[in-house]
Amino acid sequence: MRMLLIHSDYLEYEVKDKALSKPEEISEEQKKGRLDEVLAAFMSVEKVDEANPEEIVQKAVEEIKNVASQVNAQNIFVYPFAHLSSELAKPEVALEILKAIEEKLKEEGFNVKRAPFGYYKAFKLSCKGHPLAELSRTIVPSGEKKE
Ligand SMILES: C[C@@H](O)[C@H](N)C(=O)N[C@H]1[C@@H](O)[C@H](n2cnc3c(N)ncnc32)O[C@@H]1CO
Repeated sequence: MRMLLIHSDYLEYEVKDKALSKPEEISEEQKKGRLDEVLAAFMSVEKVDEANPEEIVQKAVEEIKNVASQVNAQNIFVYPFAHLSSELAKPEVALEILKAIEEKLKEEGFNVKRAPFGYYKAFKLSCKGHPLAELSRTIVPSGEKKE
């Protein structure tokens, strides 16, 4: 998994069009979303992650928790983003992993939103610009090598 973490004043998105033939079913309310004072986590789930999805979920949650505590962020935006890798996991696996990350972060007490999966989306982001505001992480199952 490739993750881009941006500590932001806000992130807002608007669904524009289907980017997959079968995108995630969403309600009218989910077509737009916004969080203020947010740690935005843009994530590309990778083929290598299919070897151990549970471990990837655990490692991703740990990484996000660590950064959230360093930047003192309570709001997290889980954002599916297929542009951080050229070795993408199958959509059905990616969606399950991202849903699990969302659930575990909620269990940890964070206020979490997840942007809809399988769509083209317009978004606005206001990066805070402090030294820890822009971070990237690469996560792979144990025993797999990081490319
Ligand atoms: C397109 C751009 O505006 C938007 N931001 C977008 O990326 N849309 C992606 C993700 O929501 C999702 N998606 C599919 N496979 C994956 C994957 N392996 N990991 C993450 N997301 C995925 O499916 C869409 C098309 O790839």
